[in-house]
Amino acid sequence: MNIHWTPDLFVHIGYALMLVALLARDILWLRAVLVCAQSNLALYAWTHGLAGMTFWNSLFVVINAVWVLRILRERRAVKLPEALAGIHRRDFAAMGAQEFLRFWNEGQGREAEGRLIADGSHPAELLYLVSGQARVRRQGREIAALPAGSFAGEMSLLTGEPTSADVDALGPVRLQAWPVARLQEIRQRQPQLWTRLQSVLGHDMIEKLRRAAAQAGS
Ligand SMILES: Nc1ncnc2c1ncn2[C@@H]1O[C@@H]2COP(=O)(O)O[C@H]2[C@H]1O
Repeated sequence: MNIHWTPDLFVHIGYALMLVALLARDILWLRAVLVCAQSNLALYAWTHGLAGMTFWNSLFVVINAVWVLRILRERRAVKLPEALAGIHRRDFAAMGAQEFLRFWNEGQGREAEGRLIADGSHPAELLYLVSGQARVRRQGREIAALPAGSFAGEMSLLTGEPTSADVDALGPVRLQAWPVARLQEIRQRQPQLWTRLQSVLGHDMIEKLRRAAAQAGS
C-alpha cells in the first residue's frame, strides 16, 4: 500500500460524508454527518501538518456536535401531564410535545369572568379557553358560542386589525393567555414556531366555521 494513501483516505471519506450530509433533509442528520465528515478532514489536516485546516475543521466539529446535543435534547420525548396531553392532542397537534409545553408555559393561566375581549380594541393577549364557555357578540347580537378549547383574539392577532367582536365569559372560565407582544416576537424571531402556531389557530378557525355551518343548517 502507498504510504500516503492511508492518511489521504481521511480527506476522501471526509468529503464523501460531506456529500451525504448535504443530501440529508433532517437538520439533526445533516449536523451529525457533518461531525463525522469534519472529524475526518481535521484528521487529514493534522496528519499533513496543516494547522489552519486542522483548527477550522476541529472548530466545525465542536459547533456541530453542540448542535446535535441541543437538537437531541429538544426532541427528547416529554411526558405531558394528563390535562395538558388532552389539550395538546386536540388543539395544539401541529406542535411537538416539548415545543407545546414550552409555548404553554409562556402563557399565564387564570380564572376570569365577564368581558374577555372588547369589540374594536387591540387586545394585549391571545386567549385560550381551558374550561367554561364564552359568547361572541357583534353590536349586541350573538354570533357564536365558544366552547372550551377555543381561542379568542386570534383574528386581530393574525390580521393586526382591531378585534371583530365582543367576547364575554358565560360564568367563570379558566383561561391561558399569551401576551401579544411576546407572540409578535415569536413571529419575528422564531418563524418555524410561528408557522406552527398559525396552523394551530387555523385549526381553531376551521372548527369555528364548522360550528357556524352546523348552526346555520339546524
Ligand atoms: N363568527 C365567529 N365565530 C367564532 N368566533 C368569532 C367569530 N367572530 C369573532 N370571533 C372571536 O371573537 C374574537 C374577537 O376578537 P378577534 O377579532 O381578535 O378574534 C375573534 C374571535 O376569536
